[in-house]
Amino acid sequence: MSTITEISRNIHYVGVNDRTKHLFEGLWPLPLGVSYNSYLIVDKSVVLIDTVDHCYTDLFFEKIKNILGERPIDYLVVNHMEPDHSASINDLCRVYPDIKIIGNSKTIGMIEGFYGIFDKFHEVKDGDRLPLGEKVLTFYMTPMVHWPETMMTYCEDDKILFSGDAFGCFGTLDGGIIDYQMNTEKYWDEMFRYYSNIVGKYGAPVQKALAKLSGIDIQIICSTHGPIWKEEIQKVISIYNKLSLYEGEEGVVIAYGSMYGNTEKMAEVIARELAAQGIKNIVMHNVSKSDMSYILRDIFKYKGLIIGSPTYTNELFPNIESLVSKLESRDMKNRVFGYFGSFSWAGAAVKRLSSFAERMKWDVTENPVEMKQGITSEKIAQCQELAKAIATKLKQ
Ligand SMILES: Cc1cc2nc3c(=O)[nH]c(=O)nc-3n(C[C@H](O)[C@H](O)[C@H](O)COP(=O)(O)O)c2cc1C
Repeated sequence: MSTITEISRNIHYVGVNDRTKHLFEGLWPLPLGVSYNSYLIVDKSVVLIDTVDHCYTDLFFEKIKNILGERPIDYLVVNHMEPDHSASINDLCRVYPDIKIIGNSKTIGMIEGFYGIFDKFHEVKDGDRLPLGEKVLTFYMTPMVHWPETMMTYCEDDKILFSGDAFGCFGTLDGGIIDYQMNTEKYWDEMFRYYSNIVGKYGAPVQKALAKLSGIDIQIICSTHGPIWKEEIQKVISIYNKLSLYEGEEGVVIAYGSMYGNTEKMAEVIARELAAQGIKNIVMHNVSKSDMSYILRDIFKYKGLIIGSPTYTNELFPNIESLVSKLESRDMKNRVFGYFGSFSWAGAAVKRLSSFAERMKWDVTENPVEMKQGITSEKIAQCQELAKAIATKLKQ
């Protein structure tokens, strides 16, 4: 039996690394790749927790067989049905025809719909327990973190929470699997990005899940993406808590669109003045160059947000339009907000940003700047006033 994969007594890591895919969910860049984590518990009963992306099914089975040999798997726990974790279910049922699939009623409906499997189910409800021999699993329903069927599985004996996508991040596991085996530095920004891109809309369900888990003694978190958390558990839970409360650190994101540089000049003046006011974390994103994934990450990270847009066919600049719709769909909360824009003959961008600000119910500065054509000393002064107002609000 392999010990190199063992993360706790008789619990093995059987996940895989994806260094091939460019975009997660067809949308979010993967410069550091991503891991699909799966875990095998070998007790009197053998249990597999989640599967992996279909591109890696062969490698996945190889890893399982290295540990089990010809011994069959008795149960598959499906904590989350997103295909990067569930896509190997059909193959698993072919190789292990007597396997029972553990999920809640919503999971079961989805497995029927996605994979045409209509039997083999062992349905669980919140708090249900499954004895495996020595170890016992308990199932916690955590709906909408970030699909309706999402649940988590707790192994009391090892104090391990198998958390599904929660507490996950982008980035492959390059040698180390558990946090103390690696330098975790590269994963923190990827955790912000993962949360803001994928889970961001579901702050309230994440808070509910955190409250439900708060009474449980968790020593190890095994998520479906990224490192296994042991030493850094408190930091990881605190990041998820802050992000789901939409709490931002002191700092400002300036996200602007600019075709010919006029709106960008306004952004530069604002950034310079923010720095003069003592704001040290200033992140500027030209929305035509920065990928939306990183802009969202930084907006979730910092409390201050300033958006600038030229008027474009009587609308917002298209990439700014896309950004504001993503913020609305994530129901982004608690931001200190300022905005500015430009036009040449009939301005629309500032009006659109003004109604966006109203809809978001943020703390908005009352001095947006609207510029016709080129920058003037009057507009420079107004941009500086906007920056001062943001800095003042951030320091309150
Ligand atoms: C395709 C296109 C559409 C535009 N539509 C409008 C418009 O509807 N109303 C307007 O006043 N200006 C419009 N403009 C002018 C720009 O808003 C204006 O020149 C602005 O200063 C551009 O900012 P920039 O230099 O940061 O790109 C348009 C410009 C372009 C290139």
